[in-house]
Amino acid sequence: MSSPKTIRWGILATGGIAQTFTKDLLVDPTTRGVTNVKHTVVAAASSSSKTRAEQFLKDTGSPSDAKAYGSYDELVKDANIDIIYIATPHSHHYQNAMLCLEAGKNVLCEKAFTVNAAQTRALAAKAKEKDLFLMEAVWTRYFPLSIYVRDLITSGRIGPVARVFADNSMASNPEETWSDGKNRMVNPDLAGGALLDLGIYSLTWVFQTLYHTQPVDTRQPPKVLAALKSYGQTGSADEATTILLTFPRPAEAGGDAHAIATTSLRIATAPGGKDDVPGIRIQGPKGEIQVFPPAFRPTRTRLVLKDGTVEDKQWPLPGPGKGSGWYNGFGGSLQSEGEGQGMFWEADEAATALVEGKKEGKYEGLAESILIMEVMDEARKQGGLVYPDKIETTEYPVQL
Ligand SMILES: NC(=O)C1=CN([C@@H]2O[C@H](COP(=O)(O)OP(=O)(O)OC[C@H]3O[C@@H](n4cnc5c(N)ncnc54)[C@H](OP(=O)(O)O)[C@@H]3O)[C@@H](O)[C@H]2O)C=CC1
Ligand SMILES: O=C1OC[C@@H](O)[C@H](O)[C@H]1O
Repeated sequence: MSSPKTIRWGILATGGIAQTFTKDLLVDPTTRGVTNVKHTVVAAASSSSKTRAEQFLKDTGSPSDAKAYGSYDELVKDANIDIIYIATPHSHHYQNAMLCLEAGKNVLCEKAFTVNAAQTRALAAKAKEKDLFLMEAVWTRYFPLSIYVRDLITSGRIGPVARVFADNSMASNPEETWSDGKNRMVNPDLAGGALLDLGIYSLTWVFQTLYHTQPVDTRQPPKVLAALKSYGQTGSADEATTILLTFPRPAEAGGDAHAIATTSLRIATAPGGKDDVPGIRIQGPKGEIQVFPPAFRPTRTRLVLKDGTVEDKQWPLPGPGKGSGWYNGFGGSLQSEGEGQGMFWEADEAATALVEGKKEGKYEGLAESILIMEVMDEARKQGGLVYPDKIETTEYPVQL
């Protein structure tokens, strides 16, 4: 067996998810059975100050010789970096990813990939031109739980999927939690709102069950009908969005399939924090697959078949981890001792792709990321949600 290749990561931004991701990155891959790659952190950059980057490296337990930079421009010039993880708000992904790609760096960029599909298309074209790896960091796709669900579908256990309900909603009180309207969750200047932050996971479940499980040459884009509710205080960020999708299917494959993807900042998927409500239901003629919340980091599934079979499965996250805690965008952090957080699987995928010379992620390539961005564009169009020009543009560079 050949020894694992160590991939050298640079971290762009030092906020909440950057911390969680970096701690996960440093969990020993063999604790989850991964032996082909290892990860190390060689640099981190903060747009605020070098001191902040230094503190970040300390807090995350990064190697003591990792470099701290006080600007993203310096980071992308570091010749020691194999790949950069981008963890800025959605508004900044396009400019940040372009900066990395122009400098010849491979990129793993947080979700939502960009503000709109045109920006993702431009990034994909730039990555192709420069022969670089580019992937949207939709971590949920790389969970063994997700692989199991997709396998259940392709093996025909529930028959052709006919309908999917997918919700990812958070019971927040936006007026209290983000009272000044500046937080990235509600701030239109940072492309805030439910759809791009949370709704993308509802769409992830719809696409990975109804689209990604189809043979590549038969996959067709869905028709989209959407309703969007604005968040009162900031006007142009959505508080809730509901999308009805129709995926065209030939009669022999069960005919058209429907999906309802919902998201809300205010309403809960599971009221009172109860986790016994399946936020995701994937239905076919022979039964259904249920996935329990949270949709972005699920650890429990149930298969219910018409013949009375019920198969419950727990998907504990492997450890030992470093007590990084599950970070949520609401500023909270729940400690879950002895576990990683599940962000390492997407990192393993990116690292493996680099080793194998691949330019896209295995379970969500760029074409699928673009299509999902198109669905979100269409939902925003029907709901009248437009962000400021400077963050919708494909111009580069633009100072934000
Ligand atoms: N996969 C997941 O589970 C999660 C993913 N996310 C995604 O990660 C991204 C970042 O979210 P999160 O970490 O919660 O955000 P935070 O606000 O905690 O951090 C964002 C960081 O981006 C940098 N930044 C650069 N410009 C700005 C700006 N104008 N305003 C605010 N921050 C700026 C800052 O780092 P610095 O000062 O160091 O440059 C800041 O700390 C988003 O795309 C979000 O959707 C978020 C939570 C969970
Ligand atoms: O990606 C995410 O998943 C967890 C949520 O709490 C967070 O807001 C979001 O950005």
